[in-house]
Amino acid sequence: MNDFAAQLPHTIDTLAEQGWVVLDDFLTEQEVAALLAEGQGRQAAGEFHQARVGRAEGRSVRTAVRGDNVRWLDPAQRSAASQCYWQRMEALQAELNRSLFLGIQSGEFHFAHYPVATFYKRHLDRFRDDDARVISVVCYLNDDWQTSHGGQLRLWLDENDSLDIDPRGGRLVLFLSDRFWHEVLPAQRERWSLTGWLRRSSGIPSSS
Ligand SMILES: O=C(O)CCC(=O)C(=O)O
Ligand SMILES: [Fe+2]
Repeated sequence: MNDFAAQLPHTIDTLAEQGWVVLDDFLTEQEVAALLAEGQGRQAAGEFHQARVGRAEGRSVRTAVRGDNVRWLDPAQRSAASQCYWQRMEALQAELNRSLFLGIQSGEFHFAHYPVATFYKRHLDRFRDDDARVISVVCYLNDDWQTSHGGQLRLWLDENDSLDIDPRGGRLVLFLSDRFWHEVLPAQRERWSLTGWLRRSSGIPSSS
């Protein structure tokens, strides 16, 4: 277990100041390897489905917009590998509520697998008719990722200014769901992550 608790206050201060934060070594190499193995095993077992765009009845598969496939984590059946992730998400939620009064009530997370050359076009994680998602949370599960592999998360800080973040294993990215447009660039390698949202209401996952 990393010393995540010790890094929490600074992480949350940075998030409050700039609306986003990147935390390296959120997971250890061993934790990343165990989660990646779980994701790959579940995919081999046919548990993933093509990610969808939109919400409720309006959602549909649109590979011209996003090409990843996903598998939601079941909070009632926490695998050994995901235990540390859930615990840290709960600690993050508690501290966000305590220090920023965000009123987060739950978290929803899925494995995401982007096959080679797939992408997710520029989008906002908040739906027009649903403001439940407060913080977007992405944790990468890729071993030895190089910038030349592509697959960056491009976070648009404003209309003209963007930041490219390599999906390096163990790295955690947090940002305000209603504020930052972002996209996933195509990669030369398969790209794995745990992606999710801290939400103001509980309930079933709202999309994908
Ligand atoms: O994988 C990433 O870097 C971001 C994924 C994303 O934007 C999403 O699933 O909404
Ligand atoms: Fe997103």
